[in-house]
Amino acid sequence: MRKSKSKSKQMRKGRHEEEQEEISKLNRWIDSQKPDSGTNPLSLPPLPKDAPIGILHDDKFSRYSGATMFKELPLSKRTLDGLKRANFSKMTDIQMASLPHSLCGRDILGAAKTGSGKTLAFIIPILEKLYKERWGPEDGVGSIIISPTRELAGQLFDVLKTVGKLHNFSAGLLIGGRKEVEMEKEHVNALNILVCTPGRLLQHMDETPNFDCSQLQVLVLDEADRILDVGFKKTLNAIVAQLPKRRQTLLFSATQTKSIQDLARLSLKDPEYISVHEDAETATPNRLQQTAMIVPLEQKLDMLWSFVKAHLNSKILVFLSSCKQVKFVFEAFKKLRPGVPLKCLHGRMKQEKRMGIYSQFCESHSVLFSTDVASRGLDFNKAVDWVVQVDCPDDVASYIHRVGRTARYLAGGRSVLFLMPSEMKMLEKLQTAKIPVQFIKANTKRLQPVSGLLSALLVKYPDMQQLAQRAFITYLRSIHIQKDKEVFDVLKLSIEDFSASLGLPMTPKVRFLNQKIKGKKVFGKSALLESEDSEKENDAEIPSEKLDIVTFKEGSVDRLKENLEIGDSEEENVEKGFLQMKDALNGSGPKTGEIEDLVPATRVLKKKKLKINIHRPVGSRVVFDEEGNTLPPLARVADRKNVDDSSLLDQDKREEYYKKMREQMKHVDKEDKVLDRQRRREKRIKEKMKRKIGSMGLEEDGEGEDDLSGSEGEGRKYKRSKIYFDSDSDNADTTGSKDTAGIITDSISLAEQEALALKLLGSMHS
Ligand SMILES: Nc1ncnc2c1ncn2[C@@H]1O[C@H](COP(=O)(O)OP(=O)(O)OP(=O)(O)O)[C@@H](O)[C@H]1O
Repeated sequence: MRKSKSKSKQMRKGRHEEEQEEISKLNRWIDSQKPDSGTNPLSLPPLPKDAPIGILHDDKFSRYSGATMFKELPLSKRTLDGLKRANFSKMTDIQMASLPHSLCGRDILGAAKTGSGKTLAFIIPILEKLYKERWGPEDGVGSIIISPTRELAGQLFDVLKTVGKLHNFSAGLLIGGRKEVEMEKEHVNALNILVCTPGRLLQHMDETPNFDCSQLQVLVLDEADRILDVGFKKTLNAIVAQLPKRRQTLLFSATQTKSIQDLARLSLKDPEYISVHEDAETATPNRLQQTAMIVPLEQKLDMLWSFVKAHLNSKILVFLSSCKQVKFVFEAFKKLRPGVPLKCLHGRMKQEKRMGIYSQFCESHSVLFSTDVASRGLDFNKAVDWVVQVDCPDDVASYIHRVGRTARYLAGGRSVLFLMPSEMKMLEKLQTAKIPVQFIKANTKRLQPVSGLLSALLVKYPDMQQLAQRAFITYLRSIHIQKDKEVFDVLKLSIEDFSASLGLPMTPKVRFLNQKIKGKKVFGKSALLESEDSEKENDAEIPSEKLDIVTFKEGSVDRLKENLEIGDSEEENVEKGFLQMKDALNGSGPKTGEIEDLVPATRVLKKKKLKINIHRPVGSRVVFDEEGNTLPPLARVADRKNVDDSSLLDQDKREEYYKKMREQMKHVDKEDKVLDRQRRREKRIKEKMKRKIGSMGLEEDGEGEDDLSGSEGEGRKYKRSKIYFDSDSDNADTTGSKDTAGIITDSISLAEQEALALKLLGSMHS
């Protein structure tokens, strides 16, 4: 027993010495062959094919700048074996260009096309740095990787686990909200590498006792431009303020920030600017075939439906502008059964479901409807065949990231962008940004219209009406708040047709547009309904999350903790920041000076929900069901026993039916108005009456309680009158004598009041 103990102690000692020797060799290799600062390793000739690698002679080492294979780099055996196991042997351009610099500890500002392997370009330097520093559990947080979205953080964590499998570090995926964060707090101090979203990281910095990043060695911002932009500004500033200045910082993105201010915020030290595709002919992957076509707003769903039907064997990622759009299109298409599995992904889904959808979409061929939550960084395992942008991206960068979900690494891919006639300026912008988009004419002959089917669906499934209405409103809002007015102009949209294309029988009223177009008849004849969607995209429920912590042990991955439920709603808050920012820039929201305050940061600000009954069009009666819920007009119709659904599928009958319904609504509306007018008139009369009574010195009950205590106002001729009722008989005691409480009352009788009122009424009408 004692023998085996001392044997294993000896083995450990031997291993320790071997590692120490390896580290010393790596350090000497790195130092002796350091590329000059500002040089581009890609411009150097590759090493000759069978040239010796590593130590040559007399402590001379092989050149690693200009290396094309991972094994030619000064990397530890553990990292090299991890790469080999994952089948990574040849480097991509961004890896060749950045690793020689990052391995010698320099700060990096790296840009390369989507799908070009930026992840390994920052994971490898982290592993190497901590290994060479002999980082252990007691050393705490050595590296932090920040990602803008949870899915991307999860993906980066997976790559870290794979490549770092043979190292001894512990790592944690920290994403999500407050739920069960306590469990996370118990483990977070023992982690060496954190992969996190900004909000969650800051939450730990604020709340976790003894959370310490003072020894941080490497900070990585993936999708750096996104993390540095206004949506994360406060959060990131608060994070950076708690990090040591002496550290290595690596920033990567396909659309890199060039803002000096941004870089100053991160206190980069003489960073290496590595933009491997800057001189490339195109800003997007070469194997990506990109097309754009004109699709009027009201034809978008017809076109999307036709597209899906024509590509039933493809894996398709569809981008829409809001969660509501995604929900509606997904639900509607699902009910119409196109013949291919459909999925949806957006920031308001529960995190577990989100992760599930993400993994399912990795595995199978299907159509995924998504917001921009899936636009950055995600590398779906089985390649995406098509990226379809139904709604125009916010800007060129957003376009690049969206289409970048296909044609990754060596794979090919295709994309199509639907542009409305008013958005043609976007095409120009893309072309100026070296994005080779081919403009094609839509083949309308093969268009399969779905709006008729959608109308029928809305009748058959009452819940769909709300979805459609919300999709309608949020889409218009998304256009309204866009910053780039050259591309996005809500006033150019024919919203009545849009509404009809969603299957809505009437065009909902949009208050923010109403204000905008005062006096300008842009939307045709329809009186718009008062149903502005109060439930914004970002009012997310707090989704639950999983905490993944992993310890890298020699030859094994030991999960410390799995499936702990925690939660966050960070992306929604970031989106919220963007929305508010856009509002501010448009002058429709807070002013520039207030922008700072709008940016969500440490705290998740719960948005106040407006209580607007979106089911209730103006002039219609609100009808309640048995549980007290209001029923939208179509739901009431659908509930009626005598409505034959099948008859509604017939186009003519349906139209006739809608016509009848509209007339009915108009009629009810008229009645409502008459009633309302009557009520107002009565109110006016009553008020006049009160005034007359007042001017005669008689006051109504309930006013000026103090008068009874004797504090009479100056010039007041009469004491306040009060009418007392006998609780038994309900008769007014109008005797003017002492009541039971001994108060003298100067009262007039009801009969007198009525007579007076009649007199006044008579005088008003004469
Ligand atoms: N050296 C390599 N050899 C083979 N495959 C690689 C190599 N490096 C990366 N890959 C693969 O290329 C794909 C894209 O890599 P990665 O996700 O790192 O791209 P990215 O540049 O970060 O993209 P994005 O800008 O969209 O975030 C991944 O599937 C990854 O496994």
